Amino acid sequence: MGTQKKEKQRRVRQNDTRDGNLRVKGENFYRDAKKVKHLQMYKTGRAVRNAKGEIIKEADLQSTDAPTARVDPNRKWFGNTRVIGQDALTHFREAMGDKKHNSYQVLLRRNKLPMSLLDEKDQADSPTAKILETESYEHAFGPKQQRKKPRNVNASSLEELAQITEQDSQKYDEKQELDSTLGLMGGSFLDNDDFTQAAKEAIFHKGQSKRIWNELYKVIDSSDVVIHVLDARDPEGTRCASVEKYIREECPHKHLIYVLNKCDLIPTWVAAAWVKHLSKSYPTLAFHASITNSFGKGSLIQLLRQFSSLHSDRKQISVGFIGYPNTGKSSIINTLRRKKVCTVAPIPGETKVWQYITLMKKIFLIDCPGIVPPSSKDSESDILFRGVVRVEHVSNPEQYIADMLTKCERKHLERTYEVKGWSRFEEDPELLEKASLEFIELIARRQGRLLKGGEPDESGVSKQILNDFNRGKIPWFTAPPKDEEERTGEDKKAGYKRKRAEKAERENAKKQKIEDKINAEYAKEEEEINGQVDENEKEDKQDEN
Ligand SMILES: Nc1nc2c(ncn2[C@@H]2O[C@H](COP(=O)(O)OP(=O)(O)OP(=O)(O)O)[C@@H](O)[C@H]2O)c(=O)[nH]1
Repeated sequence: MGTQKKEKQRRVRQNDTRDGNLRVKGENFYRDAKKVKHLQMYKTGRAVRNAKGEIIKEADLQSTDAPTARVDPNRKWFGNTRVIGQDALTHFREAMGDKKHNSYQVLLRRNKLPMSLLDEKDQADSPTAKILETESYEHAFGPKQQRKKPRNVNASSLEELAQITEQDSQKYDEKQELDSTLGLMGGSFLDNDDFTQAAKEAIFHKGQSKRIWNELYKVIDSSDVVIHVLDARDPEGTRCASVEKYIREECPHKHLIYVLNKCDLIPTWVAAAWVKHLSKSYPTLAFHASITNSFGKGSLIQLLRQFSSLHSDRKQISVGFIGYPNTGKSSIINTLRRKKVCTVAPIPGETKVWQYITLMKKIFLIDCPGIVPPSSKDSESDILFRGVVRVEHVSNPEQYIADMLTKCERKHLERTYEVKGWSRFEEDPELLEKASLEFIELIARRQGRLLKGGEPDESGVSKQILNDFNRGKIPWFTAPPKDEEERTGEDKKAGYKRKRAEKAERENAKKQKIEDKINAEYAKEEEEINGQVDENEKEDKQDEN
């Protein structure tokens, strides 16, 4: 083999004039270091065997001694994922927990906050977590286990099981109601729940059709602020609890507020008590819709402006108006726009499809058809008196007059229709039926609405009475909850008492002043008289001397 010198000579001899490192024969002549290392690897990778082929020394990778290895955790592994430390998480939960459920506070940029961390699922809720409370470990998992699927156990006693079953069925009913409200069940809940429901006339299902609910979804989906319009005369009756629940659970980032419309039809203290009561759930405004003589318009516009400035990153915000038919949604929009932009009528179902109206450059309003959440608890007369049904389509309207008589006060009916003398059912409830017929007849005779043969037009008059009731001609309202009423009543009473006391005090002070004046005059006169008497006595003595 040649040496370095020989290699040089060979190059000269063969006219190989290339530059660069010369390959030196020997270890590195044919293989470079990398190649050699690679080849060495194959040698070490094999087990050493004896003549019989048994392994005497295992290969590196065949070793059964597990190497101790620990991987140091590093946040960078998570790449773009945002991570939060335990302390920061606790702080976040404490700071946000209360605010999240407060409808008077607004969380901005919710999509930038890890909101899902707030709703930590309670592990204790799962039946598996409680298994060892109800059964001993030995019986649940040990050799004496008797149950095939112990994780399904949820109750320790029969009573508890019965209670849980009841709760489950209640939850199921609620879900069914919500599903049917949302149109998911195609109204099957209504059909199979209660036979009275099934017996209800078709017109009493107004506002419950799938088409109307689809319109509602469109409005809710497109709105940033949802205004739930309530009739001030019956706010609880015209509240759609299932829709509120849907908004709270499915789209908590939307702002929900109540507007108590038609406040002109109820006394101020009732409106104040209702506003106080409803404000506990959501911000509430009292309103009277009228283009020329409205109430609450300024506050509502102010509130919408505030919502719009909260979402200053958006080009515009949309405000959806939802609620029972005939509560005045379209009227409120007309009031805000100060002109007739939506059709308004004293009949329910006037608004058929949703429509967009521009209030100002940054605020759009959306009118929605009236909706009625289906409920098995509402009777036909409940639905009728909420103004949901067109009275002209009701058959035998006289059957509802008795209910109306119990709702309204006698003096109001007497004043409205200028009639008197129907039976006093207040003292004997059995007279109610008779009283309602007498009431209809009295009005029919007074207004001359008689049929052939002088018979009163009962059906026509009853429809007119029901229409008058729904349009607010007959004074009526549902009383606010007892505590509010009492407190407002108490406030009022305390106010009256204080005023009376102040007045009495003022009068007493006045009297005292007069008395003091009189007493002072008396004292002066007495002094004068006494002075004169003394002088007379002196003169008499002088005369005697
Ligand atoms: N007294 C009084 N009547 C009102 C008020 N607001 C609305 N109304 C009347 O209520 C009736 C119904 O008003 P609409 O605005 O058509 O009601 P709506 O909620 O849009 O009704 P739908 O189209 O069925 O959804 C109309 O006759 C209005 O004049 C109010 O504040 N006071």
